[in-house]
Amino acid sequence: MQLEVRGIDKRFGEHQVLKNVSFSAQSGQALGLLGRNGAGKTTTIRIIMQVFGADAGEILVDGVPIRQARVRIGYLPEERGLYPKKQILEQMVYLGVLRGMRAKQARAAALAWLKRLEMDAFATKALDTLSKGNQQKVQLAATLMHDPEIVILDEPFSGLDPVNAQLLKDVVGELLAAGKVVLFSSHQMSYVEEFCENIAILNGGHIVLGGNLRQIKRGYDRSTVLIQSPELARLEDYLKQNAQGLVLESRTMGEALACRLPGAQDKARLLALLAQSGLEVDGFAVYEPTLNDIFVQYTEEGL
Ligand SMILES: Nc1ncnc2c1ncn2[C@@H]1O[C@H](COP(=O)(O)OP(=O)(O)OP(=O)(O)O)[C@@H](O)[C@H]1O
Repeated sequence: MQLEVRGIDKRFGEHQVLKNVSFSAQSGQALGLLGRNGAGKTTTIRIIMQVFGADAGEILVDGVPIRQARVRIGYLPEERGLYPKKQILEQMVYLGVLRGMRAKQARAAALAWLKRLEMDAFATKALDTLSKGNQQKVQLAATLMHDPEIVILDEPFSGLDPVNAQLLKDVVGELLAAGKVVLFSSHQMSYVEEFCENIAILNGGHIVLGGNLRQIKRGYDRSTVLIQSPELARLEDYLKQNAQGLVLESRTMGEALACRLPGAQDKARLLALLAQSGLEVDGFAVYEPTLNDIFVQYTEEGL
């Protein structure tokens, strides 16, 4: 399945929030929708969810307008939607029925998801008696109980401790393995980096960068290498003595020395020099920008 956002414009009064926004997400691959506060991520998601329409453009599922595609969508909104005072299982069954499930089927699915998220012991409690992270897991169970083909998660990790964050990562992995389209909006770049194959960065109403994250990273200059060594000071000295013209600049980065070379093809020469040096080397890799570096580069101006 392919979800395609094509040429979307959206204006609120005088404010043009989205301008010709296009990207697409595929089954089995997570897409990270990124942008600074106010960039238009939620607006884009609301248009996909048909909360309101776009001024121009269309949302297609396998080439068919989403309204006609009759596709199941699960949306975990940033401002969570369940009733705080109501019993968890009861309202999940109600939600399932609203989405077209039979009550019995909705009950079974709700219980199965609560169990998968280690929340079954809380099924008969009111939502607001739970901790923030546990409420979050219930919201996720409610998002997934009708087996949506498209899953949209807005800041799903907020409030989760590391153990629950891992549980959510495992669940997202299972959704992707089952061929779901997963759209993920977050400011936590490390999570996006971990499981989004594709990204779309919104800035100033436009998609300023989109595509496969690996390919985007490979498109960056590859002439800086990171050398890991337990004897960084000696390594630095050695390179100063022996690598003039080869290492143009060096600086320590944590446990490694980052060395800028004249070109990507000069890596083999540096490796040969290291082999001769007798120094202990634990790792040698091309330095790649983090998603955080890329995000800052593409969004620091123009909001
Ligand atoms: N219903 C509305 N009426 C008027 N303006 C709106 C409305 N909804 C959103 N906006 C404006 O559209 C812009 C984009 O908002 P949106 O909520 O889509 O951003 P976002 O990228 O999700 O931000 P955040 O990361 O802070 O959640 C903002 O300037 C916001 O004020």
